[in-house]
Amino acid sequence: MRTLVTGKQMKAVDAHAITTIGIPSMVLMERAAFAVAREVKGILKEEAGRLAPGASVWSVCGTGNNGADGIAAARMLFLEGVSAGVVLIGQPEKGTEEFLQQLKIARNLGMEILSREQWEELCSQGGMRCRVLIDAIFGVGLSRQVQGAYAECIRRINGLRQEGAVECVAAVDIPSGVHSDTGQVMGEAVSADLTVTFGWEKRGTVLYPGRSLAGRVVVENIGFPPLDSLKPEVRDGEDEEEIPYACTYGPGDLERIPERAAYSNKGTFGKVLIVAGSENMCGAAYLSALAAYRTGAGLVKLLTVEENRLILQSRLPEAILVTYTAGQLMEGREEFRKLIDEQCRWADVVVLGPGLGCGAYVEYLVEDILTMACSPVVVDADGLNTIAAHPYLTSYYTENIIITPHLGEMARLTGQSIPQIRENLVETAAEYAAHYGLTCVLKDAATVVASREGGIYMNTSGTSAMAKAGSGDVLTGIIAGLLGLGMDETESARLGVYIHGRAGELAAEKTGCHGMLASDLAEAIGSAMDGKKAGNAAESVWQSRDSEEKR
Ligand SMILES: NC(=O)C1=CN([C@@H]2O[C@H](COP(=O)(O)OP(=O)(O)OC[C@H]3O[C@@H](n4cnc5c(N)ncnc54)[C@H](OP(=O)(O)O)[C@@H]3O)[C@@H](O)[C@H]2O)[C@@H](O)CC1
Ligand SMILES: Nc1ncnc2c1ncn2[C@@H]1O[C@H](COP(=O)(O)OP(=O)(O)O)[C@@H](O)[C@H]1O
Ligand SMILES: [K+]
Repeated sequence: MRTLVTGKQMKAVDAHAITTIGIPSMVLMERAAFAVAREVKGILKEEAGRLAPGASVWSVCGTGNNGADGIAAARMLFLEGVSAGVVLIGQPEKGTEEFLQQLKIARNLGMEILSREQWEELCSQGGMRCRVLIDAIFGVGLSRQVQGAYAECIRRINGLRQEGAVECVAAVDIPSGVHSDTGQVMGEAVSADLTVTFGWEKRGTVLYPGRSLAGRVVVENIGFPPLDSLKPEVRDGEDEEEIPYACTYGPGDLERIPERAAYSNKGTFGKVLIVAGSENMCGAAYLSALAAYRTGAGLVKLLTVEENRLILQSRLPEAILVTYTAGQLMEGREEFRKLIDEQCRWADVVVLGPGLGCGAYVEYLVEDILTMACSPVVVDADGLNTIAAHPYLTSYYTENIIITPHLGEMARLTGQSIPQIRENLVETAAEYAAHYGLTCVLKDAATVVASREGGIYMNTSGTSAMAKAGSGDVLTGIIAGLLGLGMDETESARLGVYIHGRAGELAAEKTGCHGMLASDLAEAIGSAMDGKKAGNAAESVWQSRDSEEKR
């Protein structure tokens, strides 16, 4: 498990380390700059292990402590014989104490220091070429939209990278212009190949679009005290509500999956009831059921419409089938309620919604399941659409409900627009979970899981190969499978999302990024749950971060 912080939390840790613990600010900064210089040197090194001749580095620096880091990193490279210079953006005389100190050192060493105007002139003459450009304009202190000269400078950096005049952009702490909490672009943002971040990963490089702009992320421990040594009021300010630290999982977290006991039978691993499918949609029911079995459930029963009987029986003979007709549900409601009650009593876990459609009878079905289920219920897709269309159904929410909306479904549930939700993924999920006291899995390219007690998980596994119909049905089945293995709602949701992404990565290795089907994803669940299987290249990056976390 790795911890993720907001900009404010990071600043609180900075302040605590400096003022309460007494670690000098310049000492922390020296370690931060050293890590940046080390990574840059790694890029500059020839295969033979020596620095490339004429290797040139420009560090583009703002006037805060991010800029100070940038100057210090350039100085370290300069002292190792690299042709490294500094570009200053903003008014140096207004810089922080540390910035002014770092600038003085660089000047005393005779380093080349350009103003923004001089740099612009160099660029317009085509004289601006370098192996590595260090982006140190803004870090976690970015406080507003980027405009004017700063925005121009960021556009210039991105232009140089695009045209190949700069081979690699290395961002200090976070790409300048990316919001450290939401990952949103604040007007303009640097597109980096590498980000060296300090202490803990920032939420903004896990959420999109910040995640795409950060490139490879290296987390460096520069000597901060552990987060749990901070009193809550130190973390977030005495007068404000405490924001929890978010977390993400890596391969080491697969150890959370319970062992499959030798002395067991199919009843030991959970009876999953999947209430899914309608006349023209049986695929969703199939994928959820297959995924639940592949995750380890002992018994999966499908409650679906009679029309799906034949196809589901032939596609997944391992599943038990109970069927109904729409007419039976509408006309013989009392009789039907008895059937539902019986099925709910049987189940250890219920899945409600995949492919249910929006027929008039679905409202009754959702109401009956929500009122009668006495075990955890995973509500997805048309289950959620029905709740959105009939808000009284939210009164049946209980603490063992997990909802798994994508942004469109969340928009219907909350009445907010999709762009609003996209910009505030964490807050939207957290507020809904806290308001209704349930677990909310808000699905996106970087899915957020908000627990009823306030915990936040942000997912870092997965691939765009999963952006295809049916992927969500597989996730529903995985979460249900984990619940069946006995994990609680929060853990099943978090680990389910992580395993789902990992299965996507493994399946895409075989099928290629475009060709993967949701059924390939479901077939890869077993391997994804095996910690010994390697993930894709992206995951190896996360693994290296994992070892940072275990320091
Ligand atoms: N010892 C330490 O503290 C350590 C700190 N560390 C490093 O410090 C970084 C945080 O430093 P920081 O707090 O000085 O903020 P930073 O990110 O440099 O930005 C602030 C500057 O930007 C300006 N500004 C903001 N938004 C703007 C906008 N839209 N448009 C224009 N200007 C804008 C703002 O101006 P102002 O708002 O004051 O007008 C101010 O000048 C952190 O990310 C890490 O790299 C590490 O070395 C570890 C030790
Ligand atoms: N670009 C992406 N990267 C990682 N995961 C993705 C991406 N696009 C979609 N996913 C995942 O795929 C699933 C899609 O779910 P959903 O939209 O409900 O699809 P469906 O309803 O067709 O099954 C979600 O779990 C989501 O997180
Ligand atoms: K930066």
